[in-house]
Amino acid sequence: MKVLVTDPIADAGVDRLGEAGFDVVTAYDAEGERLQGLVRDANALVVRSGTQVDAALLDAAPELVIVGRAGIGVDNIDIDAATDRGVVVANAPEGNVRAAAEHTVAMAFAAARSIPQAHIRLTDGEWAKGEFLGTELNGKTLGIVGLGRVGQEVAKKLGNVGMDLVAYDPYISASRADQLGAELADLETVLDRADFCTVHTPLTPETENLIGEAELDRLAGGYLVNCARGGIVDEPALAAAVADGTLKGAALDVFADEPLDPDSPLLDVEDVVVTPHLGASTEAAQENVATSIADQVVAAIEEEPVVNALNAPSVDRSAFPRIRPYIDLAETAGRIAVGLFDGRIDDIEVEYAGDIAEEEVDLVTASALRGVFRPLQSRVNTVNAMQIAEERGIDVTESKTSQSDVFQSRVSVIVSDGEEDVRVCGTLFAGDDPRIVQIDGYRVDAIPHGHMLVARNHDQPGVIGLIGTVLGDHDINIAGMFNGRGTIGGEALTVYSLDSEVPTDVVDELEADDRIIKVQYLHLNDEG
Ligand SMILES: NC(=O)c1ccc[n+]([C@@H]2O[C@H](COP(=O)([O-])OP(=O)(O)OC[C@H]3O[C@@H](n4cnc5c(N)ncnc54)[C@H](O)[C@@H]3O)[C@@H](O)[C@H]2O)c1
Ligand SMILES: O=C(O)[C@H](O)COP(=O)(O)O
Repeated sequence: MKVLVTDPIADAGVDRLGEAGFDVVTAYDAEGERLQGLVRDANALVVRSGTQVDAALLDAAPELVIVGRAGIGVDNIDIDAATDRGVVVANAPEGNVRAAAEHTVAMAFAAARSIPQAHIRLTDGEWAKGEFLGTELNGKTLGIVGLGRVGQEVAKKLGNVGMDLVAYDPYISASRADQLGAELADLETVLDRADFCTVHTPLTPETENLIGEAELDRLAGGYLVNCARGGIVDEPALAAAVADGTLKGAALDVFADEPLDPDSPLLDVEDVVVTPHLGASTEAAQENVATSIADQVVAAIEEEPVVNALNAPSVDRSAFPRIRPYIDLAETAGRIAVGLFDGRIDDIEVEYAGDIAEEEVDLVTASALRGVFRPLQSRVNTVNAMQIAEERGIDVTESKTSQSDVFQSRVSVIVSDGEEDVRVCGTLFAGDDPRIVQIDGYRVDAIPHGHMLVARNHDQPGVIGLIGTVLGDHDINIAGMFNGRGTIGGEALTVYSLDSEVPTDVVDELEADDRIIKVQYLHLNDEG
């Protein structure tokens, strides 16, 4: 068995792989055809952020069982391509959290006190004492964008320095933020209030350029710290904002293109502090992540559970054929429930009724959670979904009843913020044909696939006609619809299956009619 290691990892990880009997090949500078040649007979590939693991590389590696990322960020790995090819992708999400948080704190202080700039002046022989008047962090407000593992650690550390904490993270519960002493707010409010803003999200289509010119304007007079991923902050806009004095300074450990181009405009701005992606570069962190990933490589090759697998469902083989269709159904129900829910999720309940209640359903529940958490880039799978709920302070309950009204089996996913909830209930027709049969108590019959529009309206004549006309005017074809209502003249809910997407202005146009209460559009094929 061969393990190819293409980015430098700690010796402890290499040793552990060797002790397990693997032939460990290290090739830290390999790229292009040489890399493709080396990976051809590899059973495992171990990388950090320096290796792009794309579909072409995976195609060149027919023996590959696992890609192990000795660290957190997996934006350099095409996980979908790996999944398509049956390759497990695993990371080491905990081992370098403290190192990344400490580096963030160091960078905030470095920017606030111009430490690198003063250092350079002094080593150049200049005692520039009068030129550096810094900013104290104590008593200032820290805005945290992304309150996950690193963000939470930074919150603890800088909270202890005496900073007020305000955070933006749509996927974290209010109770977890409370425990950290952080107030949750929308991004605009965080930027308006922050003296220092620190970014700790993954790089996803949603977070790419999340902090652009307009956002930097809101942070006017403050400092921006990014030790998460390049590409989340618009670099030319940041360079301009610091250069023209909109911001007092910035500190960056990560860049859209690494290594950073020596001609980058960021390097011309005096008050931008930079480090070459050093957040995880401590002895302890490197040892942690290298040994963690080595253990997971060994587990994957030995067909044992891979604890931080990002794409591998764990499954009891004998029960799998029976529960397999419910795994997909539950994920879809979770995806629809979260798509229809406007609040901050505090509780998720997965309810099983009928035959399915007789089965061991942990995997199905995890799949429902995967559907709910799917907007997260930190890939959620059935292995880590429950853990993610715990980390976010979200209560998960599973309930079972042998009664299932007209259906042989039903799976319902209920997401709630403690006051409001959304309940989506699905079943399988003929054993494997998934249907959504109830939304918030309204009986419907929807094939959960593609473009879906859910309209809540007053049950009055002409509403369905109106919706059909507006969709038709915008060339949106209705493939199917089901109208459910409580009482005549009360409220009704209609689900439309559509052949194409519904732009926001069409939703707005529909909602402008007094008879329509709310319209929500979901794209169920959307990975985001
Ligand atoms: N500089 C380094 O060397 C270094 C070291 C470790 C981690 N990192 C990076 O730090 C980042 C955070 O890592 P982590 O371990 O805390 O990840 P995490 O998954 O634990 O946390 C990320 C948080 O971002 C939130 N989030 C996702 N999309 C969001 C959005 N659109 N808006 C606001 N919040 C959003 C998630 O809900 C989650 O709470 C990652 O990008 C990781 O790669 C960098
Ligand atoms: O995501 C991470 O773990 C960090 O960014 C560290 O990346 P590195 O292993 O390439 O230093």
